[in-house]
Amino acid sequence: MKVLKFGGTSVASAENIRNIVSIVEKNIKQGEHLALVFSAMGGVTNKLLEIGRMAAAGNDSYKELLDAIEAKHFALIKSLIPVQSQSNILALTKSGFNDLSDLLRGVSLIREFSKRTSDLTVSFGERLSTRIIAAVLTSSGISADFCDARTLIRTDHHFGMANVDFNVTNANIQEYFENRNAIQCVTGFIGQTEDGITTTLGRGGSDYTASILGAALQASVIEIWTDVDGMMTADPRKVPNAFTIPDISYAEAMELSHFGAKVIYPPSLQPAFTRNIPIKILNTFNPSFEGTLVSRSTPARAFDITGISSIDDIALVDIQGSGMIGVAGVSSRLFTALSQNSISVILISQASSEHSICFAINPEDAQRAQVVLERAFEKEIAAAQIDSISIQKNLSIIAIVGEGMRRSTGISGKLFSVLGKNGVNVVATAQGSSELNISVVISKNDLSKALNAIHGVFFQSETRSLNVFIVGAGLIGSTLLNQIASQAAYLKEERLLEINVIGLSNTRKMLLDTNGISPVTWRDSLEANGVKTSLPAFVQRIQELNLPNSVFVDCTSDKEIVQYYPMLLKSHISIVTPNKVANSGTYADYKLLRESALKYGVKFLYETNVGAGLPIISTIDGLITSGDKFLKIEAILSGTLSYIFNSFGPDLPFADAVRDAKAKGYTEPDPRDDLSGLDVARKILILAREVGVPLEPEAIKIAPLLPDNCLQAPSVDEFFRQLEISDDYFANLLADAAKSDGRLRYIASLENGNASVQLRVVDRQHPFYNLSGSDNIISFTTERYKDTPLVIKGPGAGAEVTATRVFADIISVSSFLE
Ligand SMILES: NC(=O)c1ccc[n+]([C@@H]2O[C@H](COP(=O)([O-])OP(=O)(O)OC[C@H]3O[C@@H](n4cnc5c(N)ncnc54)[C@H](O)[C@@H]3O)[C@@H](O)[C@H]2O)c1
Ligand SMILES: N[C@@H](CCO)C(=O)O
Ligand code: NA
Repeated sequence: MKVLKFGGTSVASAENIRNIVSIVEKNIKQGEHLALVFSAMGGVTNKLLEIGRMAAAGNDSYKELLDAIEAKHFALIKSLIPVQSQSNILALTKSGFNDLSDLLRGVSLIREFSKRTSDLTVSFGERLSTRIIAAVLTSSGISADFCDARTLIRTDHHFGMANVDFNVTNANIQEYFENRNAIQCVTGFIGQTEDGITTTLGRGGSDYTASILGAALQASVIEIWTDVDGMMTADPRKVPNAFTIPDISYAEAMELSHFGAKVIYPPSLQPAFTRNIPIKILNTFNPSFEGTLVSRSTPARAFDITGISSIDDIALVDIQGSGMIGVAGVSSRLFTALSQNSISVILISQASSEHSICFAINPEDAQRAQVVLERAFEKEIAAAQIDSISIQKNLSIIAIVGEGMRRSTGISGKLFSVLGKNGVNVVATAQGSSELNISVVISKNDLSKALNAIHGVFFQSETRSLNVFIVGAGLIGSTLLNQIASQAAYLKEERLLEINVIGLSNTRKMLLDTNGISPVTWRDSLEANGVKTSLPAFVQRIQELNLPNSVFVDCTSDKEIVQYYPMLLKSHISIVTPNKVANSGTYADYKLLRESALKYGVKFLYETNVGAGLPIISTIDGLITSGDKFLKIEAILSGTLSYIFNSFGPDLPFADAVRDAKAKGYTEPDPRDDLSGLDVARKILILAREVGVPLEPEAIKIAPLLPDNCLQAPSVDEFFRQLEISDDYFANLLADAAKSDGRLRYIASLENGNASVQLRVVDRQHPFYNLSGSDNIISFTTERYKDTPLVIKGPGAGAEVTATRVFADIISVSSFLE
């Protein structure tokens, strides 16, 4: 014997009922003996309650609502049962609605809708739906009977949530099912008192009916058919990566549902569990999916936790005072007062100092709780033994649940660490000594972010996501997007990492889309759906979205944008950037960025600030953190200038070499920044700071490389014109160098706290003599690299090498977030 229960959505439409018929047929083919339990059509129970209240209030428009429900039921019959077989069920349904209408007329006359009347009213929901489905099964050639559960389930008079008399009920069920071959279609949710008054079984009612039947009949399994794929690791509406838990223990199911997982209401399954009857949760709309098996045993699992659930809205009451220390009975009085006023407590936490107790309740009870407690502790408050009873609202609870937590260490560490890294403040926490559940109270604003981040770390085989916001879709930005696109499959398969481009902005348009912007078709999306660019609005949206694992990527050379860095870091958003502006401003700003990143536990990564993709910043970091001391830096830090000095000559005028460098993507957005020495000055400034020399920009001595007329050119076009007319100047520089068999190099150096950049002629013996293309070379002399300096050499500009390293920095944010 199997008991199958179908919930409200499963019986809400003709199509859904057809699904039920085929599920039943499949079971019959397999030779299963079945009992079926049905809920009212989706939404009908609530509608009937509303109608009852309207009638009691003398509001006659309840009749229209009732007519609408009636029409829904008739429509079902007409679309599911052939015309020639409709008359009987039409008549029965009509008569049901007549009875219901009489009852409501009574309610409206006496203006009273008691709990008892309410139970009778809603009972029509299950009675009507179940009768119709029995008729549908019959007309499909299945032998099926309608069974009104009131004849089976005996309860007390506790209307709205009646208690079952199991002795009578079990006997009724066993007697009724004996020798019945037709499939019994049983109304869920309802029962009856000894004197024949209709009652309902409370929350989770139809599940309870199925459980009572299953227990009494010693069913092999109870199948709860609903509209989701079983119990999931988290609410899939909040956590898109959530997946079905194949097996779950009864205790785990209890914990998860206590904290908001609404698939089943485990207390209603108690009768089945007492008899060790397994429960399967299955999806009527995806019937071949295996769903979730709830049983007594604890399955072996791949993950430390089983699931995550949450309560969206709670209030936290905090009661504090020195008078509570060591005084027995305070908490007893506290909770007695709450319970006497039917205020239910969701979570409790007390520090061992006993100086304060805090507990979570439904926000609707908050006001009342305050009054009740102030009354209960009037004396203590007056004597200042209790200082305050305070209430915080707009909070949520997240609970991680699992039998596996008992056997592992480090789980709470992982939980708090991921919350910390994502900037989620934990207001209160509780762990039961069963170690089945760790709960945290957090701000409601952070709920979705926290759930997704927690899900990401605990269910690691699931892909983790980085949420990326890119400003600047020029050369580096667009190359980065290309690389993200072509690497997406690899990252997902090999690294279980997904890069979601959530925001993108160029100087004209910006777009934010939480579903992600395709790194392939981003140009079209930005054009079609983007709005006018506004940096403050873009940053504000990022903060409002409050997504976990967020990374802001600045691919501009903009000066305005850097003012937003500190507030982004403060919002727990990491920053990755090739833009040198932020690091080459005042030293105070430079320091502030590092302090902010440290304080808010996020990353600020900018390897491409110096030497493009070459590992320069990271090498310095490694040396400094391991205790090495820098004595001297000598370097060629401009890809553009390197390229120009390697290519201009008798056959290629200087201005053309500059044009080539620009075309090859080596120059700054404004090439005057390269040629004036500014770009190199910024880089040596950044290197100085990285090795611990706190220089200001003015301290960098720049020996200009260009004649005055070029330096003062007011526009890029004019700049090129001036370069052209200065060609002799550059040809002479080259000729002078050639006289001593030397080459021109624009060299930056740092020694004894002094930094400078200047054009120098180097001879064949100089390590910087042999450079080609856009190569940079950096030579570090340190205490540990004294006799032979540490040298890093390679292309120091260019779209691919730069974007690669920006990309790598983004990915390294993800490993830090693990
Ligand atoms: N090109 C290289 O080899 C290289 C190497 C290392 C570092 N960088 C740095 O990378 C950054 C980008 O360089 P690029 O070569 O891609 O330059 P680019 O001019 O091709 O791209 C910059 C883009 O940013 C956009 N932009 C500027 N301000 C903006 C704003 N406020 N909002 C939105 N968009 C804005 C511009 O319209 C432009 O499209 C620069 O800071 C540069 O110094 C470049
Ligand atoms: N314009 C820069 C890009 C790399 O920072 C250069 O030529 O070196
Ligand atoms: Na670099």
